[in-house]
Amino acid sequence: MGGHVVYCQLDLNNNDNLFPEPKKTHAEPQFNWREFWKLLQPQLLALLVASLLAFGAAILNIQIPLLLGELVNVVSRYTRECTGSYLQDIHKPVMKLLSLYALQGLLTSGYIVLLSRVGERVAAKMRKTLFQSLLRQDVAFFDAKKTGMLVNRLTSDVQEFKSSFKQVVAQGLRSVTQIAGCFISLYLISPRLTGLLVVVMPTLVGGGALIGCLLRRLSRKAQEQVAKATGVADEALGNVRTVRAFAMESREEELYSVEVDKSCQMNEILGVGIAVFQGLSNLVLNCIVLGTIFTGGSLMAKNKLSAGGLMSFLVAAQTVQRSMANISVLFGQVVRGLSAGARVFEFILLEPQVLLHGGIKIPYHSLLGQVSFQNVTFSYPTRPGNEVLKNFSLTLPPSKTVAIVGQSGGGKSTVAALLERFYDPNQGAVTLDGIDIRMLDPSWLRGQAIGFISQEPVLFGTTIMENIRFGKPGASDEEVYAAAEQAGVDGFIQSFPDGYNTVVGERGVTLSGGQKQRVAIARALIKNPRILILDEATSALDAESEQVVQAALDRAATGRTVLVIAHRLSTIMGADLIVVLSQGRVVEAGTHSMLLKKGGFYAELIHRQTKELK
Ligand SMILES: Nc1ncnc2c1ncn2[C@@H]1O[C@H](COP(=O)(O)OP(=O)(O)OP(=O)(O)O)[C@@H](O)[C@H]1O
Repeated sequence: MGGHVVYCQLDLNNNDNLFPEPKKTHAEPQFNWREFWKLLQPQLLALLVASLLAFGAAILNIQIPLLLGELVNVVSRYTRECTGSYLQDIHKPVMKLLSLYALQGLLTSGYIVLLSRVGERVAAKMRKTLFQSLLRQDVAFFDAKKTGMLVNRLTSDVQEFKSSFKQVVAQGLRSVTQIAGCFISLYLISPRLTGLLVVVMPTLVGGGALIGCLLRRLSRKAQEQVAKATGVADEALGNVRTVRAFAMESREEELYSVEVDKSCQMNEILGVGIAVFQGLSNLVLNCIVLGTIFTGGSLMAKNKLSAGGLMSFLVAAQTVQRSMANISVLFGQVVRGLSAGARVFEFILLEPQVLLHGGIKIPYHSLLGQVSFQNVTFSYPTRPGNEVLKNFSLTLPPSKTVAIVGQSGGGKSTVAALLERFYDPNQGAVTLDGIDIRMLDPSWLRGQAIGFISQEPVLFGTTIMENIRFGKPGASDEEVYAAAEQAGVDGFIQSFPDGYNTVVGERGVTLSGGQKQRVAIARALIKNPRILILDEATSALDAESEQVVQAALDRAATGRTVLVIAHRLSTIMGADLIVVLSQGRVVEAGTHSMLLKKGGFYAELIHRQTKELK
């Protein structure tokens, strides 16, 4: 019977999902019951009604073996005595049974509908809360975490938690009630047979659980192997352009096929294990039925048990087996559900250091746009020992253009990231119009005061219109057209058959680099920022696109404080101030002509680039 306990739950067509165990990570987060309670609270009434219905269905289930026994007794009495009307005698128990079945079906459907609703709503709330929390995390958080892992928490972890929750509540409640109820029925029918069952059952349940544990371990390994194969496919498909560019399709196919073959082998072994287990379970189960009939038969001979009683006993014993099987599987499900939930709550509860909202908002008309870096020392949170900026000071006067140049890795983009307040300095301060930006509202600072244009702008897979409007949600169509014109993008948009409603594809793949960049400029300009950051905005473009984009940028810079980070020095020669950054320190500052005359680092850089161009 113990074998059957697990056997009942096996699904031969889906080896992959058999006996899965919780994914193990090094520091497993703890399940947070308080947060769970918060999510569950709005669903309490539905949950209570569902539990009552499930309880009712289970109680009815206990009645069924007794009624079946009654039916068998009527039948056997009629066949023995052949008196009275068969239909009349059998009518009552049959009708009772039929109405019981109908009521049970109704209750079961009711609680499944309600539980499904509760599960779906809790999962939806969980997803929304998690996504909200993720979007609010510090940029440093995303430096340390892989996007795939975060998406996994939103999808598979929530999914796993939801299905565990539904299964555990529904089946747990039903199984426990049924086991308790059926044991009472068994005892009432025959205390002697029940005693025998109580001795045999724990031994078999223990044996079944042990074999189940071994198979679970095997299944986990097979699952890990499937995940490994999926990882290979994911990498190849995600980087299909690189694979194509290096003509590495066959190699990727080979890598994938090796991993798939390994997982196939493991799943085949697992399949054999399950088959043997099921065969043994069947054997044990049948032996128990035989043993019950054998012992029950001898009790019948001594008139201590009726035929109906034996029938009831067999049916009730089967119900106990099924319920125990459910519970043994549910234990694994509880552990899996709790650890999936814990992984979700871990990020829901994470508090960012830089909040999105709160702080001073300077009214637009009084915002001058003077930026000052005062003795800033900074190292990235993921590399605390490595000081990227050391005592860095720089002032950007209002409506002037300041360019930062220097070797790769010198800390130029870090300066821009600090101004955007993606990170806070370890020492020193960044100020805007004399106010420490830590006092300012971060959403206002990024959303309205500063426009940011990077080397490889990312567009969203929607229309050009919506991409530009991303810079200022709620902007009118006219504002979008005006920003597009300012960015010099209007002409090419009009040449598309769908104009502004052209969908740009995932990350804007259907546009050229220069076109994408100009749409990104329009997106930054629509909010009319006082400060503009251009981080290598033309570096990825060819000479022709660069000219067009540069012209758009020059127009955009007018009347704003601009921080330009550039490799190509030709683009910054007209800047009001050029700063040379080396290893996190300012080593030179002045205008193009001053620095050339000085003959230092900048002059050397110009010299090198001119030589490269020749
Ligand atoms: N998110 C990050 N986490 C940890 N270290 C980083 C991060 N971003 C940059 N760094 C490190 O900080 C240093 C400065 O990087 P930064 O991008 O500011 O240089 P850069 O002058 O803009 O370089 P490039 O001209 O190549 O873009 C580098 O050593 C880089 O490896």
